[in-house]
Amino acid sequence: MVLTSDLAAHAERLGKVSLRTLADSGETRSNRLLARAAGIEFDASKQRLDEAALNALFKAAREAGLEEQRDKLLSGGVVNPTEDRPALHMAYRHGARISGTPEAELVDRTQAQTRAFAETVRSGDYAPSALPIARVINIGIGGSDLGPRLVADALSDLAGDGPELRFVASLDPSDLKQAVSGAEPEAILFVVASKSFSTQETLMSAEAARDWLEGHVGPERAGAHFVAASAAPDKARAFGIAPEHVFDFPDWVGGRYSVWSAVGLALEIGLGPDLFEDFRAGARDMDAHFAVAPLEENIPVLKGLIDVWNRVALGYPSRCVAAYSARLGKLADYFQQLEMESLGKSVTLDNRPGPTPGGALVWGGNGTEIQHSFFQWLHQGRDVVPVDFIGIARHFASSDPRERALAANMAAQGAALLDGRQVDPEAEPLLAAHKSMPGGRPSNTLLLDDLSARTLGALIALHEHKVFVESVMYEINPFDQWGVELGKVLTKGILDGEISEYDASTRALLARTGLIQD
Ligand SMILES: O=P(O)(O)OC[C@H]1O[C@H](O)[C@H](O)[C@@H](O)[C@@H]1O
Repeated sequence: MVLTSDLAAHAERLGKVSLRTLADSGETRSNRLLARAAGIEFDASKQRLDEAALNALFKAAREAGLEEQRDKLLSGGVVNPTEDRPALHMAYRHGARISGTPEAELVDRTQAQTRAFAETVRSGDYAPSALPIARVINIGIGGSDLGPRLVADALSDLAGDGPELRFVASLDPSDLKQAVSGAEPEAILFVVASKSFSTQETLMSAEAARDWLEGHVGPERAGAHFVAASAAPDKARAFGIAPEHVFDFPDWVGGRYSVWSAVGLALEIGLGPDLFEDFRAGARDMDAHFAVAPLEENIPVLKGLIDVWNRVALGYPSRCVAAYSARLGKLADYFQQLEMESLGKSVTLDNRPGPTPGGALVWGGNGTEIQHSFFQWLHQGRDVVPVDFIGIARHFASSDPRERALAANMAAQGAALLDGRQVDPEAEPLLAAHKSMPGGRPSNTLLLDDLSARTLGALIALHEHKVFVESVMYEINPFDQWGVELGKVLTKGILDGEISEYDASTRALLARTGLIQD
């Protein structure tokens, strides 16, 4: 989609209208900008949009073939042409229309395997060094880390008894040291999660973990403390993991979409298979909505088109994710990878320079803490950054005053960004300019009925699908990530001492610091 003259004209027109005027402009607007599905209310009534601009957006979406592309995605078409494969992570929540296919059989088989293993570990029957497993440590990075970490943080409260979950992603040895600290080595299970099973960070940490464990339980026993989730089962077996403990998934599950697959094994053990299944069911609810709801009422479509509008028509380069729940501490990080790795591209599917700048920079944190750090910049800095407020509907009427205050803070921030404030210079001649706030800053409010496994699954699936919607509008492939490769190759070159082709600055740095003798 190029920025059509139609959309550009609407953006120019609406740029001159105050956001307050738009927000106050009646029910028709809120009806079109308020939608509900799968335990989530999506309220976009603080966006710089009106009926005519919305109509133009949906027209552009239809012209871009959004409905056909959505159906292609959900029916297993090759939507990732640069890697020649479909993107069928939805099969893991049975939301895709693929029942009876070989893909469905594979999913059923591997889900039965991970469930059985999780139950054995949780029952205490899996005890390779005579102690039941009390701590599960997921070793992985990127998509093999952020999903399990987000979900563990969000749902551990609901999990009841089960092994404690910890995570190792960093090459810094202190990460592994902290993850094992306080646990009996005999009671630790390491899940090595790596789609490729060739990621340097993950393999080096897994080797270090194995060395450490061998020192405690002996080389004969250490192996049974390791299991793997991978799309390269041969490599996991070659690493020394027993074949029955290598839980595989196909390469049509992208890394940043893999939490639903065997990559969620640590969660399935720690939270229990039933809670993990609820999480998948929430995503299934959202899949069903995305598949059939008319575009105008379809939350992932509406959300995706609003993000396109803000990025392309209004030219806002970033978006802030503000999650008003301590249990969603990793949400902004998770969305950052999902969106920026998917949409950070400038070449179209048919190899042309992209007509748009691609997806936005995504960043954020937890409310209310962020109100006391970077929100100053959002209120009075020059750049306009649309904010997604993500909160819990139950908090608004909670009997706990802290939850009500959390909700009130979120609502107040949205109102302050929208309306700003004009301080009368006559009343405060010296400070009026400093105390005034421009307002006019759009936001969305996404309310989960409550933070449950089901609504969390739906929230993540909503964002997966809205990323796909954006990719159709930007004409890019959201399922590859070639940009990540170069750094990996160059790191290997440095460690192998092959640096003659490097620039003088880098060579001098390496010589000065002693990594390489120039
Ligand atoms: O799961 P792995 O193969 O170890 O990959 C881990 C991560 O690293 C890669 O470089 C990609 O950028 C990510 O999408 C991926 O999730």
